[in-house]
Amino acid sequence: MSLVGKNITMQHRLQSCDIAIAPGELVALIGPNGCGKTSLLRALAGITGTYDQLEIGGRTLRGTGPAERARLFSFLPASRQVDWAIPVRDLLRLAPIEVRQDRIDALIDRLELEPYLKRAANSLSTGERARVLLARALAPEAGYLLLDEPLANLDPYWVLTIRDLLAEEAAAGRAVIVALHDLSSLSSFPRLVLMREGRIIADAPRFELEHSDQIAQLFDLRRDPEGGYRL
Ligand SMILES: Nc1ncnc2c1ncn2[C@@H]1O[C@H](COP(=O)(O)OP(=O)(O)OP(=O)(O)O)[C@@H](O)[C@H]1O
Repeated sequence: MSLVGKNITMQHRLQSCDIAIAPGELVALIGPNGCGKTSLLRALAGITGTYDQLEIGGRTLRGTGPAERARLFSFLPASRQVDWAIPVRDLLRLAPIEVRQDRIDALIDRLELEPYLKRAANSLSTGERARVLLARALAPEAGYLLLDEPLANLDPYWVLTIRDLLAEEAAAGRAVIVALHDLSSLSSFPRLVLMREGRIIADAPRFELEHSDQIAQLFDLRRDPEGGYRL
């Protein structure tokens, strides 16, 4: 069932955004700094704003409790900060609902986290912490994954690995929506949502947008004859 956000408005941040995301979709949210990507992800996760503007399968999310919310949504913040010296092993289990141990083990294996399990999360490098925090966000197997820049701070091996992992999460039936800056990763995302100044200005399959000038114009860039972008 689709997660539907209707007329999502947030003062000075979002203006009347309508969006529906179905299970199995892999969506990239793109746009210049400050255009509202984080605000939209947070609104869709019900973190800011109100559940009145969200529906799943036609049912309003008004009145949902913390456990139900945790089963529905997982939000990965763009910040990689961890403020306390919690061991990685404990951080991975930290969730408002019970998390299956085999799921955690599979993520530890896939994201090669074994060497860090006894380390304090705040002692890891930024990229190491990014992998741990992504594993933590995926562990509860929420239906809708709202991930703010999950490919930031990673070396090329991990960018490609996590692009594959997100595709697998979508193939498993989860809806994955990702705020993204690196246009070279767009090919992993069948659907693109373009934002400017708090509004959704395009929402279409990637193949429709990538051959137009819309993405270049969004960032005040020009398309390169070789397929990239330039100033
Ligand atoms: N707590 C807040 N109070 C007031 N304005 C805010 C607040 N948080 C964000 N904003 C503003 O809302 C707008 C959208 O911010 P948001 O973080 O959603 O953008 P973004 O597209 O995720 O940006 P970036 O690419 O830089 O991460 C920005 O102009 C920002 O300054």
